[in-house]
Amino acid sequence: MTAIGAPTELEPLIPTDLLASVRSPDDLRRVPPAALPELAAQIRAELVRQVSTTGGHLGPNLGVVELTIALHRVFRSPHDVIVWDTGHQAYVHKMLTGRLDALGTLRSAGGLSGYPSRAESAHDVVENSHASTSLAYADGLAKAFGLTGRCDRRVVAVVGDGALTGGMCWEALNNLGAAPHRPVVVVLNDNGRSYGPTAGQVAVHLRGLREGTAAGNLFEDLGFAYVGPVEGHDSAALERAAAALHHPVVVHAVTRKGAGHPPAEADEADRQHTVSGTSARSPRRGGADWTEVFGDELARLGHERADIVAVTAAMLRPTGLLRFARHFPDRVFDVGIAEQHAVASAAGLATGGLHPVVAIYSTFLNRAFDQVLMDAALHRSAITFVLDRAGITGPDGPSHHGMWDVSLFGLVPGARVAAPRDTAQLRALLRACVAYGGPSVLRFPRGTSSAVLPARARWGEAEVLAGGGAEAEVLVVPVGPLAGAAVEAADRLAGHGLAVTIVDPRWVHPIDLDLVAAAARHRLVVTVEDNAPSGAFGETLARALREHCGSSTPQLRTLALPPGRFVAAGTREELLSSFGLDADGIVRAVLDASARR
Ligand SMILES: Cc1ncc(C[n+]2csc(CCOP(=O)(O)OP(=O)(O)O)c2C)c(N)n1
Ligand SMILES: CC(=O)[C@@H](O)[C@H](O)COP(=O)(O)O
Ligand SMILES: [Mg+2]
Repeated sequence: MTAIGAPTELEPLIPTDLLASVRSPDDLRRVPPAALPELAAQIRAELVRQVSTTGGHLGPNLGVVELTIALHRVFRSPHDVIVWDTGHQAYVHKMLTGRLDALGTLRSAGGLSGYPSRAESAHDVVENSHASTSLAYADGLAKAFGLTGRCDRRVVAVVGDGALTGGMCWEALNNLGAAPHRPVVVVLNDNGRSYGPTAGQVAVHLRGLREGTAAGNLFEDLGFAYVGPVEGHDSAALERAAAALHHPVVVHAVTRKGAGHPPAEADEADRQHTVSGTSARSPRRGGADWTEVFGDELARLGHERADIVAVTAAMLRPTGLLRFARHFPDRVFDVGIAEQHAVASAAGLATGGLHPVVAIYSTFLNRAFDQVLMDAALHRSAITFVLDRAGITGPDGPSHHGMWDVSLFGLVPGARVAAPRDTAQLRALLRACVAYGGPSVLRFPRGTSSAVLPARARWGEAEVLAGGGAEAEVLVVPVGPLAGAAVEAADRLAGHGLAVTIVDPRWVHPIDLDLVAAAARHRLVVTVEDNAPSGAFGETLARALREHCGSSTPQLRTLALPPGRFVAAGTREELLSSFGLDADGIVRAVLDASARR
């Protein structure tokens, strides 16, 4: 008679540190099936423990624990290739491929990336955190393996229901379904949510498939075998579903974002899509949150102008549109993760007589540049693009820094680009943008603003923040919120006997000719901007000074993000400082240039 609770000879002894013993997919495959639920529980506990400190995508990763276990038990990564769409849900993948001990360094400078990273592991393929690209990679990989005699290597793409609202997915499905001889496995991780509930008719179709009420099956119509809906938290069921199928297949896994962690499951807003860690590597300064102030001012504008509508690409709350949506539910459009559609449909809204405000993180608008150029600017559409997360964002790393928008929009004929230095300017410049009869851009960074920086004079559209007297030989021109560091630098340079004027251009494109004329009167001009240098403000001013002054241009230093490279993860503050885009860096640049006179 065995005591209640004691393990019987049939029940394997499950070590309390089972997770610690899984250092590779081979180790994982040695775990007895009966122990998998315990392993999943230990993974969840470690995710909550670590990510609550580091910050990151807790909800998405809690939702793919069993799915990731099943994939790494059925497929032989890295011989078989598993591509994670967006990659924000790859922490479990990292834990099971030898990086468990490094999880505490997640999203920090020199630590584990918050997305797959080829430098970290051969198991990682796509580092880009921009959604909806995984199926295209899978198509390319399958073609490459087919042409190079490596058809034994399976290709698996894990794509979320949100990412599936991105047009690139359907471009890829069009190609994958046409190649029955290339058996790509598409694992649809369907939790019904992007941040909030996934928008659009694709989500309705998926619900129909989940509930057995769909009139047809889009995937089968496109040439795929369809396996599902599969219980996405049942490892055994998932393993059976993903077993080798020699045909392109869509495995429809139904999961729950935040599964197993009550605070995440109860989070109606976004199931703890992203949690800020207690380590708070980015200390919140005083000042107001950029995104909140934008949302407040837009709601005010919405009351004043009935023609103003808002467009989001599946990020209503993160881009600050929630307040506007609550006041004007019929005037806000969530188009799904579909930035190109967002811009082209905004051009339609403008053509129809409305003024769309398209709120998109700077880095995500990159993919809609053609629509900005040819659908918005070519028609001089009055559209305002509000680019949150402009410049260095921080922990999300290379594919999230919004470090090219000034360069890109500087190419767009008729576009005006504004960079507010503080939240008072954010309100004023938003109003100026929506009053402009063409494409306008308002860019600001992630996080909180400094205190309001008052102006003491104006030079055209530009505002003088410090100095401004005829005695000043040095002019520093900071773009946007870098004005705070410039004002601090001016104070310190006075201690070196240097009279410095600080002027905020406010509009980055087109450049203000009054500012150019004023700059020409200085011995040394230093520009400071949170963007890549090519085609940005510094280069624009240099060209304007040459045209204005001929050969007698002032000495010019253009401080910007490093040219020709991506920027790794870190905190915004430490990264800006590392590139000399803080008060210390400005002081160094002015003193160095002055010493070289
Ligand atoms: C092009 C692009 N736009 C927006 C985002 C921001 N974003 C990150 S994850 C996410 C939601 C993804 O939803 P889904 O694919 O269903 O994955 P889940 O989080 O539900 O696992 C969004 C909109 C992005 N990464 N890429
Ligand atoms: C994965 C993704 O693209 C976003 O969730 C990203 O993490 C943005 O995070 P923040 O909103 O914290 O800048
Ligand atoms: Mg989802």
